[in-house]
Amino acid sequence: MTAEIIDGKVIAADLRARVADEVARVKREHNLVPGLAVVLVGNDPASEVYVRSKHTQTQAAGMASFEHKLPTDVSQQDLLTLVAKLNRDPAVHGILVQLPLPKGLNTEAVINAIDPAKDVDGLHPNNAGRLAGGFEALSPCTPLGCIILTKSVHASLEGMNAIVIGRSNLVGRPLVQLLLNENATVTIAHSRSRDLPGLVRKADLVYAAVGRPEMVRGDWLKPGATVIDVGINRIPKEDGKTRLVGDVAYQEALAVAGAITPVPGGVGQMTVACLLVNTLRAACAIAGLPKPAV
Ligand SMILES: NC(=O)C1=CN([C@@H]2O[C@H](COP(=O)(O)OP(=O)(O)OC[C@H]3O[C@@H](n4cnc5c(N)ncnc54)[C@H](OP(=O)(O)O)[C@@H]3O)[C@@H](O)[C@H]2O)C=CC1
Ligand SMILES: Nc1nc(=O)c2c([nH]1)NC[C@@H]1CN(c3ccc(C(=O)N[C@@H](CCC(=O)O)C(=O)O)cc3)C=[N+]21
Ligand SMILES: [Mg+2]
Repeated sequence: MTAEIIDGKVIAADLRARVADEVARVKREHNLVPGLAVVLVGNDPASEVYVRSKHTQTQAAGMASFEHKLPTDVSQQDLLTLVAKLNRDPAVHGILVQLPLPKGLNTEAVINAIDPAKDVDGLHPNNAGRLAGGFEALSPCTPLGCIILTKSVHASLEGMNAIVIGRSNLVGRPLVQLLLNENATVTIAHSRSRDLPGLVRKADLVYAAVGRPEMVRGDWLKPGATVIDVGINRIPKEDGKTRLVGDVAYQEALAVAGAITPVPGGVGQMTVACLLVNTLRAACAIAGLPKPAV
């Protein structure tokens, strides 16, 4: 048996098309053009992959895209000043500061400085706390994308056993909250967990968000499990170039899983599409308009 491949490209393209329709509508009916500002400090390789697709796709959806590239040695004060300026800018409805920030910068202070209404990454404590409390919130894009991909396989996640490997503020923790909202039973694993293969074997839904290339092996999986691979790892090839692999040993998992996301072409695609969704939602909320249809 070979697993169904969950096509993030197709699912993300469908979502982006629905966002573009709504963007066209709010422009026509309310003269509102949602705008996204991305702040990239220094050059983190994972972040650069992200930035590439974001700019193009934001514009393709009819939104405004603003990019701010700052040098690695930018001061905390200059970064905070930029965030304050974006908070005040009426053309900007979403602010995303690429993480991780270079050493020496205080990530928590930068995130706290973002206007929660423009926090399309869902990282501000107002949004993270609201999500954890089960209230409506701007939620992180990658976890939102993981849920949509899972629901392309299972209409309902109610009562399913899910394992989330990784507990970062950006991926693992908010994903746990979204899965709870779907009435899944959730195990949270991390670097101190014991017998990870044994924990994974019990799961109907496996989310790998670790940052370790091909760590999750095929023989860890319960046959038929749905595997959502969040990892984006750049590893060297024989020819000196690099390629992207996930946190799951894809070829091994294909033979055991019921469904699996590829890397690239899986979760990463959805992250960008969900960022557009969050920017549209933030723009409508800031403008006092009803919630958009996506
Ligand atoms: N596809 C996409 O759109 C996105 C992909 N990513 C990718 O997802 C991956 C995770 O990202 P992120 O959450 O930001 O990473 P972090 O480094 O912030 O978190 C990694 C998590 O994995 C846990 N971990 C580390 N080693 C092990 C281990 N051996 N066994 C079990 N758990 C372990 C850590 O545990 P502990 O807490 O104990 O340290 C931590 O909770 C990366 O590859 C990143 O590039 C990230 C964002 C978006
Ligand atoms: N504040 C913040 N929020 C983030 O969401 C965030 C971040 N910082 N820092 C970096 C990570 C990484 N990340 C990715 C998103 C999309 C792709 C993506 O589009 N991947 C495509 C293309 C890969 C390719 O270039 O081949 C794919 O997987 O198919 C990758 C990586 C978001 N991150
Ligand atoms: Mg991907």
